[in-house]
Amino acid sequence: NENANGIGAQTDYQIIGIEPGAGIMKSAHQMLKDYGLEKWQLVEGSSAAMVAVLKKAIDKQEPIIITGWSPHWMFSSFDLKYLEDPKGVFGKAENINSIVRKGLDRDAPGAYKILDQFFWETSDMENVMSEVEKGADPADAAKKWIADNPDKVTKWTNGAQAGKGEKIKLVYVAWDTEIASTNVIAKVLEQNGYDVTLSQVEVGPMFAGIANGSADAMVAAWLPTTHLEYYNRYKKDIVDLGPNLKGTKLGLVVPDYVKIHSIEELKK
Ligand SMILES: C[SH](C)CC(=O)O
Repeated sequence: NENANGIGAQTDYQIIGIEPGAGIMKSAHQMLKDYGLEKWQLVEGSSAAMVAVLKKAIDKQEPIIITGWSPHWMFSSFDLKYLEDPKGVFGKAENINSIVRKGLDRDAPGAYKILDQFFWETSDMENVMSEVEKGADPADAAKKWIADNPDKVTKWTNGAQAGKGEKIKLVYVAWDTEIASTNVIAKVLEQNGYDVTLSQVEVGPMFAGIANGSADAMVAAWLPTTHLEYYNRYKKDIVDLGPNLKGTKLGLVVPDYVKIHSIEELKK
């Protein structure tokens, strides 16, 4: 039976997602089950591909449903809204935590302290994300933000002994949020005497790399809900430094012109 509101036929019963390992995709698969959406299909792809498809749909004012999260520059570029999630499948407001390998405090105490003190607001992250969206190289956008926010950066480096060229390997997933945060903290570590490399990986290898010590740190753990499975798998082998950002949100997102308001309406 067709949706009374027609959204299923208008979107071929497809929800546009990102890479399969992402926590939001696990939550979205659970959402299809919990809301009884057998006719709907979750399309796997990548964060960049999802945004490209969103832009095309909006240009043509066509209905589209994506897996979305905040902070994200797309909310300032497009008129978007989250669908209500009365069953709470996507969890409540979350944090993004910084996680480091065991022994980093011994091997690079200054870097450990900077990573431990790293904390910023969603507006700071969105500032860097929108520079990158406008075409800035992420490392340049990071350098500009650091130069514009010396007071915030001083809070991170306060009391940290300078590095002596020790190598620090940061791992991250190519979500716009983590491209921004990882480039900012990399630049701050570099400016404080460390030789930093950034390695873009998928979610599983990001946690595994910290746990097996092949990577030193990441600032990309969405907790307590989205990355819980990965966190529980590796928690005895990693050091959780707590949030570097508070107040994230995840769920199904549609352009304002799509006249549905809740995930429950996908069933009707
Ligand atoms: C896509 S969110 C930034 C994180 C996740 O879903 O794993």
